[in-house]
Amino acid sequence: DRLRKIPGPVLARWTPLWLGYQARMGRRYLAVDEAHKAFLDIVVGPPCANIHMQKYGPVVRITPTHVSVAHPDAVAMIYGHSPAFNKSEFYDAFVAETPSVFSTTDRKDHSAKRRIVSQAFSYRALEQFTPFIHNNIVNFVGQLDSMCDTGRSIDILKWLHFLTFDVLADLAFGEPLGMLASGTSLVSVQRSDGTMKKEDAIALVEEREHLSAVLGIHPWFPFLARIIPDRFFWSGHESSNALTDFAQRNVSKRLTSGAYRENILEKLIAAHKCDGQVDPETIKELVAATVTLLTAGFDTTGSSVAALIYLVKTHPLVHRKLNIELEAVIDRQEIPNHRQVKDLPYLQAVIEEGLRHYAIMATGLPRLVPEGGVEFFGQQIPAGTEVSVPAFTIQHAESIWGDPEVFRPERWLESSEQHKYLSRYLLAFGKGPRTCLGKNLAYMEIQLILATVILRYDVELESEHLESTEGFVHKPEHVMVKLFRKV
Ligand code: HEM
Repeated sequence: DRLRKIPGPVLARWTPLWLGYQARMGRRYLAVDEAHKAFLDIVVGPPCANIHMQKYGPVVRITPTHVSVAHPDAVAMIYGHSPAFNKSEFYDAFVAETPSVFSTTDRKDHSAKRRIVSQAFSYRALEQFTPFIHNNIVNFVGQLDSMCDTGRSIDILKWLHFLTFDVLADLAFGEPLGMLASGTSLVSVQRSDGTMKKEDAIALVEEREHLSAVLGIHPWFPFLARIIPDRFFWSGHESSNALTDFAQRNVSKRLTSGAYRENILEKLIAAHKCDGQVDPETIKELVAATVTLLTAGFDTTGSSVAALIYLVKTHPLVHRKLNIELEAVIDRQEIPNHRQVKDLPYLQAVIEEGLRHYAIMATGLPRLVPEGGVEFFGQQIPAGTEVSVPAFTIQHAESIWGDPEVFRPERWLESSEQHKYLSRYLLAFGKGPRTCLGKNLAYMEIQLILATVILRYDVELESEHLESTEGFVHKPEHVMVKLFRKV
C-alpha cells in the first residue's frame, strides 16, 4: 500500500464504499471538505503544541486509490497543461454510446473532439444564437408575469431549469422542447424498441448525472449497483438510456429531414463533414456530443442562476448596488440584450462571487498521476493514483480569500492584479485543457437571466435557508419565492 502514509477517514483507506456512500447521499464535497479539516486537527495538535497553523490538512486519502489535494498550488499542478494529468476512469461512467469530448480519457481523442465541438462555441457562433436565447427569455418572463402579484409561491429553480433546458434544446436540435410553454418537463421519447413514452427530461438528466458520479468512483460499482436493492440505481440506468434515445431520435430526425437551421447540431454536422453520407460511427459521435451538451449545460446554468438570485436576495446591499448598475443602462420593462449586460462590472463580480461562494462545481475533478509519480507537499504519490483538487474547499480557503464565508462581490473589483490572482482559484468551469467549452454560453445566459429577474421583479424569498444537494454538480433543491412586478 504505497499510499499508507497519507491520512484519511479510516473506511476510505480500505474501501471506495466510503466515498461512494457520500456521493450517493449527495454530500461528497462536504465529506471531503470535512476530511481535510479533520486531519488538520490531527496534524496541528493541541493549541499548546507550537505547530505551524494552517487551515487544512492538504493531502487526504478519500478512497484506497484516490488522493484529494487541497492546496492552492495543486490547481496548476494537476489541471495545468503539462505534465499531463489525464482524466481518470471516473469519466467512463458518463459515456453514452461512445466517449464524448467531456468523457473521453484519451488525450488524442480529446483534442480531435474538442476541435470539432469548439467550433460550435466560438464567440461568433454564440452571437448567432442570441435571438434564440432572447425568445426563450421572453417566454420565461411571460410565465413569471402571469404568476406575479398573486401571493402564490413558486419554485423559481424549476422555471429556470425549464428556461435553460429549452434554450439548450433550441440550440442543440433547433427546437425548444416547450417546457416553458407547457410548464412541465414531460417530453415524448421514442425508446429503442420503437414505443413512445412520456418522460421527465429534467429528471432524466439529473438522475443520469448523479448515477454516473457514484458509479465512476470505482470500476466495481457498476457491478455492485446491479445487486444493491436501491431504486436510485435502476432508475438512473433507465434515465440514462432514455436520454440517449431522446438524443438519438433528434439527431436522426435532422439527418433524415435534411432541414437546416442555425444551431449547434448543424455546426457539429458541418465539422464532421458528414451531411448526406452518415456512417453509424458519426451518428454515435453526434449522439454523444448532444447528450453531453444537454447534461453539461442546463442544470449547471439554471442552478447557478437560482443560487445567485438567493445570494443577491439575502444580501440587501449587493442587491441595491446591482439594481442601480442595471437600471442605469436598461429600462425596467425591457428584456436586456447581450450588448447591454456583457461588460457590467458589478454584475460580473456578483456572478464570479456567486460561483465561488456557492460552488456549483464543488467536487474535485479526478485526474491520474502521470508516469514517474509526483510529490505533493512531502507526500510521494505513485503514477496511476487518482488525484483531485476539491473545488469547494479551495473556493473557501482562508489563505486565498481572507473572508471566504462572506459573499462579497467587491473582492473581484479591487484591482486587475487581484482579479487575475483570484481567478486562478475559481474552479467553477474547471481549468487547463479540459476546461468548460460552454463557459461563454453559460456567462451569456447567466448575465441575461439574472439581469432580467433583478430588473423586472421584486423577489421575496420564502426562506432564508437554502437546501442543497450534489449529483455531479452541487445545486439548490428548491428556491421558493413570491414575485411582484416592479412598477
Ligand atoms: C454555469 C454553468 C456551467 C458550469 C459551472 C460548467 C462547469 C464545467 C466544468 C467544471 C467542466 C470540467 C469538467 C471536468 O473536467 O470534469 C466543464 C466541462 C464541459 N462543459 Fe461546462 N459548465 C457550465 C455550462 C456549460 C454549458 C452551457 C455547456 C454547453 C452547452 C457546457 C459544456 C461543457 C463541455 C462540452 C465540457 C467538456 C470540455 C472538455 O472536456 O474538453 N458547460 N463544465
